[in-house]
Amino acid sequence: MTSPWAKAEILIEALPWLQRLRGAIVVVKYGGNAMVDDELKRAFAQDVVFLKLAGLHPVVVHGGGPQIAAMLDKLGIESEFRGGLRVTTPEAMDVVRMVLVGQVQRELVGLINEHGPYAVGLSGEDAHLLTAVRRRAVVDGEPVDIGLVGDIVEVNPDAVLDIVRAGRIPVVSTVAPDADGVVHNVNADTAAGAVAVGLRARKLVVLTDVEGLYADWPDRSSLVHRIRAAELEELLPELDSGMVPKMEACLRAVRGGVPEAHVIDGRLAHSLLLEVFTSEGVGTMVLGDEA
Ligand SMILES: Nc1ncnc2c1ncn2[C@@H]1O[C@H](COP(=O)(O)OP(=O)(O)O)[C@@H](O)[C@H]1O
Ligand SMILES: CC(=O)N[C@@H](CCC(=O)OP(=O)(O)O)C(=O)O
Repeated sequence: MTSPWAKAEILIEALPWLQRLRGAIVVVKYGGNAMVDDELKRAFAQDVVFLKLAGLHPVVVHGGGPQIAAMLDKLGIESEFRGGLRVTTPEAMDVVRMVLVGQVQRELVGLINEHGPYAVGLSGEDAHLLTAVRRRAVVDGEPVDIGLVGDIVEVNPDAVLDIVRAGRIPVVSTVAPDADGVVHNVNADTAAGAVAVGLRARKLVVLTDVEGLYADWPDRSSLVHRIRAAELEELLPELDSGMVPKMEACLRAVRGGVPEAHVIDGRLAHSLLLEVFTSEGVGTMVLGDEA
């Protein structure tokens, strides 16, 4: 058993990080594949509340790919991925919105609020938070129409900042209207990168179901601990689809002024706390070129 003195050492290790990150906005992307079981989801909610009470300002951007797939399957609606993005018909879009905003977001809000009146859910549709533009997937070098899939062209951070200033924790679902008000399905990594830039976040932390970025996937000895934007840009064309939106989001964040972006293993309880409050860090850290 850990002695009380060893516990004190663990707390003291957090001291410089508490000092440095006090008041900082940290955008945390919680991927659907990291929401494996109730215990992990509870640990995630505890971590987010811990960050808030430690004086940081966490902003959660959530995914829900597997949850959307399960609902589409239940309803007998076919869905396929092209270039890492879900082909989204108007019928599928209704399901994406229902699952992300009405199911996954509500569950996360509920879990966080078990600790107090902290979480407030919102989607890209609320108070002009996100504006999307229709995007195409690139398959074998050719642009392909994949329906109502968007990329973020504008972030209006006011609503999120109002919630943060009120001492609460925004939980953002990544559906977003275009300039004509047509709602689009936005990959949650892509949205998290854009939100981190729009909020001038101090950090973007992406929780997923692997330890981090592997330079030579799936060789487990090739885990990348630290990488600069320029090196990542070179590696990007060689990556497999799951990692592509994540690493593009990290790149967008650091190139957009976010000092650091991390990809960490959301299957390990409290990996978020370890990333933020320990000196070793966990997973992969992406830094800007001049850092
Ligand atoms: N180079 C790589 N390093 C790590 N994971 C990779 C790599 N290339 C592809 N992957 C895959 O990407 C997956 C994570 O992406 P994804 O399944 O979309 O997760 P999430 O739901 O968290 O967004 C990993 O489980 C892994 O199978
Ligand atoms: C366009 C597109 O692919 N959108 C994603 C949105 C959810 C998401 O990104 O969830 P994860 O983070 O769990 O993968 C989808 O429909 O699955």
